[in-house]
Amino acid sequence: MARIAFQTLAHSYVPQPTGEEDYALKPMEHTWDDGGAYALLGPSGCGKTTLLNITSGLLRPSEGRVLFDGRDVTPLEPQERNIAQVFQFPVIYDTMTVYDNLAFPLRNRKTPAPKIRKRVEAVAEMLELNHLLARRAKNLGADEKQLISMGRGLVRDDVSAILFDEPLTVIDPHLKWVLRRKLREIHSEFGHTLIYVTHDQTEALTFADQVVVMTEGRVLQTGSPQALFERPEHTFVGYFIGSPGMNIVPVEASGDRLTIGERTLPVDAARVRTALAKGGQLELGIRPEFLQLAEGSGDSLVPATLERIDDLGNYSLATVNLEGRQLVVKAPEDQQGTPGDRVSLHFPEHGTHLYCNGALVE
Ligand SMILES: Nc1ncnc2c1ncn2[C@@H]1O[C@H](COP(=O)(O)OP(=O)(O)OP(=O)(O)O)[C@@H](O)[C@H]1O
Repeated sequence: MARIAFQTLAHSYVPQPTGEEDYALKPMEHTWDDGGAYALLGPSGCGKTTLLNITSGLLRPSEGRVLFDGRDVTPLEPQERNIAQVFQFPVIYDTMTVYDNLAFPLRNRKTPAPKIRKRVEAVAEMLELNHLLARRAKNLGADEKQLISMGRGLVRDDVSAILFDEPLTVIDPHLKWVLRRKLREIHSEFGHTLIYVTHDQTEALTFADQVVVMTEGRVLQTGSPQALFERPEHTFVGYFIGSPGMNIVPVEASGDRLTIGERTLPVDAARVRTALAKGGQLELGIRPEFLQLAEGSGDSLVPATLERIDDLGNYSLATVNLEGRQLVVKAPEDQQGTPGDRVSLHFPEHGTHLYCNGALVE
């Protein structure tokens, strides 16, 4: 296995790029640590597959270098990099048995037969394919074929990393849960570096130790699911992760106070000064889970107007209007209130963030 690092990496599919918009990947430094379970998360077209294919060697970056444990592998093909890749759709041999499909990557590398049997059986057991080992792949369903594809990726224990490009797209929703859990088990048992591309946040957050959030060819944040939830380093991360996403509202600064219209918000003066020194658009970010509807009034509370309450079964979402800006509060299921009620908002320090031009102000 290996630590995979990108140095001043960038990629343009255009032969003579003239501006930033010509780059599928904007210049970046990034590292996949040895043995990590990563999810690469972002909306369609943000550059996930491009970054994955540069990691595997299917694509050569137009700029920068790819290092495996410090060794420059930029010009090397996937086979020379020792990488396994599992794609969105099954890549298997229909005429072979399931056993032979799983054994194929090992036979290719002249692995001794007893070891092949041991590995194939271990992977088949993990993926619950043992009862199918003697069957030909041809007549199996799409789920089973994709399981075989995943098994082929997992069967070698000497790969630098295993890359999954939206591997569960064709899989039935219930089985998706099962497989994600299995992949986690496989990760803790075999210790491979796993990089899992998805545009589905649930998939990313339930699979990975570290989630890499991308948009428009940039990595905005790499962090644990908890870090992305509690401390988004960019408004995009706050908005993209969570359901509903983070409340992000434009704010103004008056001296070292932060205001929305007539209202002063409880954000410490030092952060406001830091943001003002940077200059640019200021926004307040707070997740619906952290913002609270409070009783009464007080210096730390901000008055607002209730717009509506949506009962979502085991919790409700209250939409409030604060000086013309809408914010959503996650409230108990039995939250009472009528549209037009005056309410008080509490912004706990933990969970209330200030952003300047989209970036978190520390
Ligand atoms: N072979 C190619 N030639 C030209 N442009 C490409 C090529 N492959 C991807 N692109 C462009 O590069 C950008 C990033 O694409 P990429 O496939 O890496 O994104 P993605 O995040 O994986 O998207 P998706 O989730 O839809 O697969 C997009 O604008 C895409 O149109």
